Amino acid sequence: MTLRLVSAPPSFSLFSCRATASTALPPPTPTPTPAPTLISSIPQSPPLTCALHCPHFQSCSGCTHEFNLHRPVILDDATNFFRKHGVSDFTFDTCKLWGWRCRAKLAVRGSSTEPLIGLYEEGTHNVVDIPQCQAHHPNINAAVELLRRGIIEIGVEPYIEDEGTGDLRYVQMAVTTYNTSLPAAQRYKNGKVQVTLVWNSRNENSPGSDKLNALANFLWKNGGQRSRLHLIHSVWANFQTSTNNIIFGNKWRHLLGERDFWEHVGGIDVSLAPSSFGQANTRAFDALLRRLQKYVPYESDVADLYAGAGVIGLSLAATRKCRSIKCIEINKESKASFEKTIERLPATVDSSITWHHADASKEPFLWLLGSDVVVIDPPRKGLDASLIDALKNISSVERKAFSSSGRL
Ligand SMILES: C[S@@+](CC[C@H](N)C(=O)[O-])C[C@H]1O[C@@H](n2cnc3c(N)ncnc32)[C@H](O)[C@@H]1O
Repeated sequence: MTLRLVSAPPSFSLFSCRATASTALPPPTPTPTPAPTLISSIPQSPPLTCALHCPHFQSCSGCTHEFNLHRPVILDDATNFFRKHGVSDFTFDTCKLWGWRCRAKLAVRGSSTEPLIGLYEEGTHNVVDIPQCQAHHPNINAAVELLRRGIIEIGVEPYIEDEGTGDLRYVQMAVTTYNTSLPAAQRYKNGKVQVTLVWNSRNENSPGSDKLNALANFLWKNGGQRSRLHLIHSVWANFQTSTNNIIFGNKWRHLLGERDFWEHVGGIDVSLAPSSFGQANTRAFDALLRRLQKYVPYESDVADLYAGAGVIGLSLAATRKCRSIKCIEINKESKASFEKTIERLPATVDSSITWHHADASKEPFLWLLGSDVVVIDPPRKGLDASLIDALKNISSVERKAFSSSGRL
């Protein structure tokens, strides 16, 4: 997750905090050396090698680093980059190195007797089964195994890309680690999984929906609240028939379990529907938010671009007494989660908070003008060129705006 925090004019500067982790669960033996939780930009002699020990590393495209997870090679480049741009307090926080991934989208291929549930092999559309993934929260791996049993028992046909046939295309697994009925130390490992089955049909009335319901019931019976395992939080369906590579379609249905999914990060309770973006590394995101808050002056006007369900903006509203928070997001599905999160903000928060369904790259000045702080957390493809231009020119535009309104 990369996040840029821009403190807007007159002192235009840019800070970047990067909370990254490499990968999952330590194998039973050998036990990896515990990693330091915080590694500063000051060169340090590395402790013993921290290795991934994942049996899928060579075939799966999910992880890029196998050794030195505590100090990946890119760290020096990143440190130099920020130093060059005047950021001297760049730090690197690995948080968990194994079992950190609380959100995974996995392709389902193969056959109903031998399903493959995993990621693509690098550069191909061949799915690699990753039952022992070291990045996944252990309960994601457990839920994947339960799903595999269900597919085999019910005879669910995995999707065949070339033909556009089959039932189950993808599964999204998201873990909530927020269960206040458990002592804090036990919450993470007892996380519960929200499962979304991406089904190859138009809706719940299409042929084949009996198998969808049977699979959902199987997961709930064997992994739900009343089961011995109790690792499933809820089951959802998403309907997707398109032949492109887009994972989700537009229709979402809640099938079983709790509808609302809550997590606690950055000092606030956040609601995350499966249709909204959620950060994969819950612990690192929480650490990043707490660090980020310190950069934001009290009573700022904040624009949160690429806001998703507004988690960053709302955590700032709650902790920095912001005057206003404007969240700008292109996915309208995120709005419901944003509104639920607002309902749980402390009553003392009196910021003006708005969520705008808009493309941040169109008319970016609309969002930047009047903001003291701009938070930018774009998707992997990065910032749109129009927004980069706007950020470069905001000082002069703001000066002109003030002067034409007679304020200068
Ligand atoms: C990396 S996510 C960050 C979400 C949010 N900041 C969070 O931490 O949960 C990027 C978000 O940008 C949204 N997005 C992508 N392109 C966009 C655009 N052109 N304008 C506004 N939002 C966009 C995506 O839907 C996604 O929610």
